[in-house]
Amino acid sequence: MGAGEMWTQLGSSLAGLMFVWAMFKQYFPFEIEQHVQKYTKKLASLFNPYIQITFHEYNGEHFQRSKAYAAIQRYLSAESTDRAKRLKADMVRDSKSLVLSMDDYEEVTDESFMGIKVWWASNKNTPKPQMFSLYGDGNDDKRYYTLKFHRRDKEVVYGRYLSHVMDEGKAIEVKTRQRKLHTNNRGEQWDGFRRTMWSHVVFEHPATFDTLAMEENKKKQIMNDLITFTKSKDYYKKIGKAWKRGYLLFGPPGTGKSTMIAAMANLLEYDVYDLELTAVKDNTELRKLLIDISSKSIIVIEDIDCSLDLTGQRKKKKEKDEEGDGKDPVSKKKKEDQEKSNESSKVTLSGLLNFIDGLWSACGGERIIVFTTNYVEKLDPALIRRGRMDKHIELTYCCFEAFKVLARNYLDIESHDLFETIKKLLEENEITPADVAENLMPKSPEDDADACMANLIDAIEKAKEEAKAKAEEKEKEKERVKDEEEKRLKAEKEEKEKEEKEQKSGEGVKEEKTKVEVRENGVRENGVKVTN
Ligand SMILES: Nc1ncnc2c1ncn2[C@@H]1O[C@H](COP(=O)(O)OP(=O)(O)OP(=O)(O)O)[C@@H](O)[C@H]1O
Ligand SMILES: [Mg+2]
Repeated sequence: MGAGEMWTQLGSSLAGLMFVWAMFKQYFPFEIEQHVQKYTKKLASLFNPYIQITFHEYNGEHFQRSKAYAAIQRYLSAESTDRAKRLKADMVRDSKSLVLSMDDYEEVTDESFMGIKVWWASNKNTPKPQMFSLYGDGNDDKRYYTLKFHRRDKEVVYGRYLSHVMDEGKAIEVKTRQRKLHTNNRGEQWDGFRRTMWSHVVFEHPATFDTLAMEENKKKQIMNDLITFTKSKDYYKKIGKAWKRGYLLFGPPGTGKSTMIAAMANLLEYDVYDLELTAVKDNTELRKLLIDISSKSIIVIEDIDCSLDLTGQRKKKKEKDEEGDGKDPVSKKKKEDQEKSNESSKVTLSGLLNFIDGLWSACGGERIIVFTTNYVEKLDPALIRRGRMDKHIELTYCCFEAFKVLARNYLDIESHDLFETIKKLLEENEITPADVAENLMPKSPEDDADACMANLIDAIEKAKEEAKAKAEEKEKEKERVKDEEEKRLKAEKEEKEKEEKEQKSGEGVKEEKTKVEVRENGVRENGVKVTN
């Protein structure tokens, strides 16, 4: 039989079958049709060596998109793009770029895992038109993926392949997601599905560990610490510890604490949750906020010493005003804002400790908590003990190595004649990386590297003079206080001596008087009455 003849025969057989099916549908009731379909499928599955799993996009739970579907979509977007011929591009929620995935009714084969072969297909059901759409995207197509594989591979598929797909999918999602900076100071928000205490913007801070000015060794150590943490899921499980790590960043203002947090977030590709403690009403609200934080995130509490009094009570306004001295205007403003909201906040130290390492802190996993402070010595040891704040990092005034990073970043220079002079000046003077950075930045198109370096030298010299004047002033003040103290002590001593003198002379008179009285009453001087 020729090919043409065969096709003709197949065509007519199919037409015949369709006709019989149409007659069947017309004359038999719906229930019987359902039964026939069910048993035909059962019969077919007896002889069919393949198993099929379906993953629906929406599984009915609050009309939320299925996480498994999303993970498969990402997995297939990476796996299928070089194999599938028809792709569709979508701007998926929270993703920073277009997501390419298989178009409807496309099928790809995946042979990448442990030598097994599986088939993925994307399908959709289009229900009858409705008045309004239940699924946010404006159409009611119910999409689903089907995974088909041979019976003999079912152990591998159920046991490992599916979790491999989920893990890979989630990892791709994390890599391509739009990272966010969350904050809690706007009260409760509605994010489309539910109420949340956090509001967010896209996190776009450009700082990286490359641009961070600090000693190379210290930088590497911190980066290693962070990366080791992200890879230690199983290790933390083994030792029975919640998968989280605390960092305490301390140092004078302008030494790069906030910049380092941004660099950490960019290195690990984590979201940032900037927790404004003073805007939290009480410990219960703090716990609610904690539960709402997703994994792969950095929780930041800036200026912890100003947010919470260490005895559990809020700081007195006066004390805080004193602390504000000498800080840059931005921090001062921040502090003023905090003070305003302080009155209504009742978060206590124990509430915060619970937040960091209480039972609730373990939910979510893979979190980093960062505290920053300018005054580490003021913090309660309970707050910063290892286990809560595991790694203490001191951000210092600008050293020569840090300066070289800034010179490379700001002026694109690796060396310069003035480097030696600057090295000496930095060793002798305390200047923050923020000040160095500001002076290295060209202020006009004519400012070249020479001009910026000269600017910096001027600034350090000026700072040196100022520091000298300040030190002298301080010394004078010290002398003055010392003088006053000495005077006070002297006056006190004199006063005391005078009192003692007066007391003594008073007692002498009294003694004489007593003697006289005793004689008059016939009593001996030792107080015993003389009997007749
Ligand atoms: N180590 C650093 N590396 C690179 N830039 C830095 C560094 N330190 C400070 N800067 C620059 O100075 C600016 C202020 O630094 P940053 O806000 O990180 O200081 P901070 O330590 O958080 O200060 P504060 O205690 O006042 O919050 C940054 O915008 C950055 O440009
Ligand atoms: Mg800061």
